[in-house]
Amino acid sequence: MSTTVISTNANTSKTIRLTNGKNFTYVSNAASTEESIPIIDVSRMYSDKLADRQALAEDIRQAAHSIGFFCITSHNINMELVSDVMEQAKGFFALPEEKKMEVSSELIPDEYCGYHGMQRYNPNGWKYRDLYEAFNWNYNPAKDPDHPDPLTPQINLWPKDMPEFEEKLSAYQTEMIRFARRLTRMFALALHVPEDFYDEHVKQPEAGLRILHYPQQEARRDEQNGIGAHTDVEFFTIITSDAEGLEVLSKSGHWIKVKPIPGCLVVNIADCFMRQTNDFFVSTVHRVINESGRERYSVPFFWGINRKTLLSPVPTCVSEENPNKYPVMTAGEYYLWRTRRQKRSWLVGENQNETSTE
Ligand SMILES: O=C(O)CCC(=O)C(=O)O
Ligand SMILES: [Fe+2]
Repeated sequence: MSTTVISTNANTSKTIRLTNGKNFTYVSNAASTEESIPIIDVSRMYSDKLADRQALAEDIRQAAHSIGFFCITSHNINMELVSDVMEQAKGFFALPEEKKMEVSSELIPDEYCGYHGMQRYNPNGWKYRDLYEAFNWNYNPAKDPDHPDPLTPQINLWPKDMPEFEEKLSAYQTEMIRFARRLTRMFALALHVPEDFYDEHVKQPEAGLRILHYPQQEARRDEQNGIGAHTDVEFFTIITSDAEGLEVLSKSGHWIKVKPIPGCLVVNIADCFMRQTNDFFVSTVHRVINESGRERYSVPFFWGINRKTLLSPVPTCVSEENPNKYPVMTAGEYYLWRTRRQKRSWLVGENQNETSTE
């Protein structure tokens, strides 16, 4: 089975092995709104006063350390671009299956770009495979808003006969790259290193996006998920969605339902950032179960550092008493290891006995 279910017991507590090599346990498969994730007004990232930016960074530090998820308000991201992407997503997913398969992600095994078919993966070993379909697209160096590089070709699969698809999806990507560069500076301050600590490493970033379509699920939540519990790979993810369904695992092992707030985006820490901060930032396990009664669409943006950069620990996160827990490798080596592992091991019937990077 793809992800190893190590144990289950009558109280529905379950331990699952993730593709990052770690195990996690939840106490119950039910989710509630008793706990919530922090809401952070990020307008201070645009302040020209360092003290304002540092104050924001402290809020981010607290959220990234305690739960690894937070909602952002006053971000200044043009939400019309998101509406355009949602419209394109609905058009794309409504295409006949054979049209979507023309850009199947199977055509490029070592990248995530392209179409991932409905009920393809089963990361948690449930009875039914995950009830979503997705389309991913990668960073395009030529279209970088700050550091365009026309000589490095994009690795992407764009569908034919959708005249505005690439343009609308790329417009949102450009907006998010600008925003993520600024937010990365806040994360640097949050780690008590200079604000420009990551600047060089995000000139050619990892900045892929994905559109996802989740039908309303009929099966029970202990038989099927929209997208099974997992952690993200890169530095941080910024999610927009049009319906509830996202659930986040708290440190106490309970599932928290994230209530969508109009105009707000959800930010979560991913595994490379967890590794680089020596676990100070938490890469939180999350999943989607669409019990909203309607179709759900979402658009996560996955942000990470240059594939050539070494994932060596942030100096403020290691000491003699707290040595680095992870072998150092380049971000690209880590991305590749995870891409191969997930695309293969999340397919039903394949196992994931591979060399660990822990
Ligand atoms: O659809 C969502 O809200 C989240 C999707 C997600 O977690 C992912 O694609 O990694
Ligand atoms: Fe995710």
